[in-house]
Amino acid sequence: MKSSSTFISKHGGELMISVKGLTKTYKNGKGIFDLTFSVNEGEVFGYLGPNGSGKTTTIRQLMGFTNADKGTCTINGMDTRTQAKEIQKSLGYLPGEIAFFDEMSGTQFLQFMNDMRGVKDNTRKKQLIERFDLETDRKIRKMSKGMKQKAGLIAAFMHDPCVYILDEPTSGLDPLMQKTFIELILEERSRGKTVLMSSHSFEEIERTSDRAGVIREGKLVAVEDVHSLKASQRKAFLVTVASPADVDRLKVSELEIGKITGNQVEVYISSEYDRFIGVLADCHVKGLDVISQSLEQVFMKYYGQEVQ
Ligand SMILES: Nc1ncnc2c1ncn2[C@@H]1O[C@H](COP(=O)(O)OP(=O)(O)OP(=O)(O)O)[C@@H](O)[C@H]1O
Repeated sequence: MKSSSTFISKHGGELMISVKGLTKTYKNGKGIFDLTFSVNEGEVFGYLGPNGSGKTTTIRQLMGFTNADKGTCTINGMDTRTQAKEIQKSLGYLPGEIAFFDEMSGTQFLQFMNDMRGVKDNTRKKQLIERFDLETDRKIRKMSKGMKQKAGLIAAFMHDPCVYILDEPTSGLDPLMQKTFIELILEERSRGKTVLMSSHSFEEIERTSDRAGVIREGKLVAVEDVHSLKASQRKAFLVTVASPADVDRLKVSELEIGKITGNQVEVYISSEYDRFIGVLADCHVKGLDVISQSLEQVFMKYYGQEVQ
């Protein structure tokens, strides 16, 4: 079995993935523009962005599938375009859309992948099949989206690579399997593996990643430490009060007030919890709910820009 030890960093545990000035423009003018970021060895890097922002395009460049107009990508110091074969030996890749070998069963597909990679030891494959509870007898064609995703994840992880590039890994997985995936990433992180994964889920990135890059309309708008990103997140509350007088108390409280519908008031809090609780104590509060915010909403506040 080819283990991660065959792929020792040439950078003394530093830079594992490097993207410099990467530009790929499609004929329609969409694409990715002048992207520069890097992922250190042993780091989990979350790649976030709304639909169509350029995440898959970046990942496809990292996999060496197409030529860039400008810029370079390297993994462990090797050029992803010219040395793709060498890189792929120690890379676990999960594509965004899994289109594979419909007529094969799960067992045949996974064996085929191991054979292609020259992996003889099936121990890790078996462990992953059990962990992700995959019905391997079923033909790929007859698998649900979630089952195909699990097969794709097992294929990406089973040769114990030292770098993972995962395009929306939890897409289609049920909550239990999402949890299994997150646990696996945390284990791999503790084993010093490097991960770049794209996601729409702030929570998933928050739980797994050290840093996150945010892409919008093909441009990298930030690369942040995940904990700072989290700290910048406002909490939205829906307060239901007893009377219009209570609504007025909230309105004059100097708290950030959103939509008001009858006796229901949206309040946005960054750090002013004491003031919020003080104002609530003066009101007759009939309900208090946290309004969950989408990733896009978090971005909107964080960057002070409208997300389209
Ligand atoms: N082959 C292509 N030809 C033309 N335009 C393309 C092509 N592939 C992607 N695009 C466009 O480039 C932009 C970036 O697409 P990409 O698939 O990289 O986004 P994404 O961030 O992965 O989106 P999602 O979250 O929806 O998967 C989009 O506007 C998309 O429509």
